[in-house]
Amino acid sequence: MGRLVVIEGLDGSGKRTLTRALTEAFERRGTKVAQHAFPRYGESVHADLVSDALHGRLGDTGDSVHGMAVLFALDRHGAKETLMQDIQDFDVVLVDRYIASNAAYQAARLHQDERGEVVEWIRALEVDRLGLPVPDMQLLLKVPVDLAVSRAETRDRVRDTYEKDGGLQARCARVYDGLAEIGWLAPWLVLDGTGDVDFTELSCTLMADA
Ligand SMILES: Nc1ncnc2c1ncn2[C@@H]1O[C@H](COP(=O)(O)OP(=O)(O)OP(=O)(O)O)[C@@H](O)[C@H]1O
Ligand SMILES: Cc1cn([C@H]2C[C@H](O)[C@@H](COP(=O)(O)O)O2)c(=O)[nH]c1=O
Repeated sequence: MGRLVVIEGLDGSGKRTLTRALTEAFERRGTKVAQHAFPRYGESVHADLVSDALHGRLGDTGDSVHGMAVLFALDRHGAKETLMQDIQDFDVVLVDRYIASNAAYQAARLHQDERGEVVEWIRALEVDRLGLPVPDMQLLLKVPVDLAVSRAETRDRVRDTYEKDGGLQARCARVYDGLAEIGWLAPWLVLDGTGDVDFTELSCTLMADA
């Protein structure tokens, strides 16, 4: 049985970069890794609807916090069987954004914190109702909001409504800190994303009690 390891953080915090580097570190030590990333743009109709909503192309859908949460959750639900199979077949399943992204962003949109109503509502929806697997570990890639925003700006892609909203990103950072502090859903490991992460050491830590 493999470990489900989730990478969380703000837009532009460096999750994709970390996922790649960590995969290489695992593979160097002979650990079999499967990678996933949510939303699954171009692969799932729910993710493509998310993209439309985040770029103002779906009427007032983007205004609905709970409606958006359901679209994100249904995208994950569409990947459930593959995720479960990969957990059987690989040593580690690395996921760039998972259920905690939904909790952090929707709580931030509603100005709630890590103990807010929507956080529990998302857990009940995704875990209890949709039956998504619970992570073994959640990594929070922590960087100052300004740095994440400036990294997101350097990329060659149009920023969505969440990425353009600095206030939302700042609130989201606080919710992430709170989720990590209370160990929401699964244990969390907070990584300093401003400096050099020692990927070899991290890959060992994540497999320590396997
Ligand atoms: N440790 C780092 N030092 C300097 N630049 C970095 C670092 N990590 C990532 N970057 C750069 O910051 C930008 C955003 O990184 P990346 O795409 O990995 O972020 P992300 O968290 O996956 O973003 P999003 O969630 O918005 O897709 C990229 O241009 C990347 O090259
Ligand atoms: C998976 C997921 C994501 N979000 C938020 C986080 C981002 O601001 C956007 C889109 O994600 P991307 O990594 O920038 O492509 O959506 C969310 O609110 N809920 C989720 O489940």
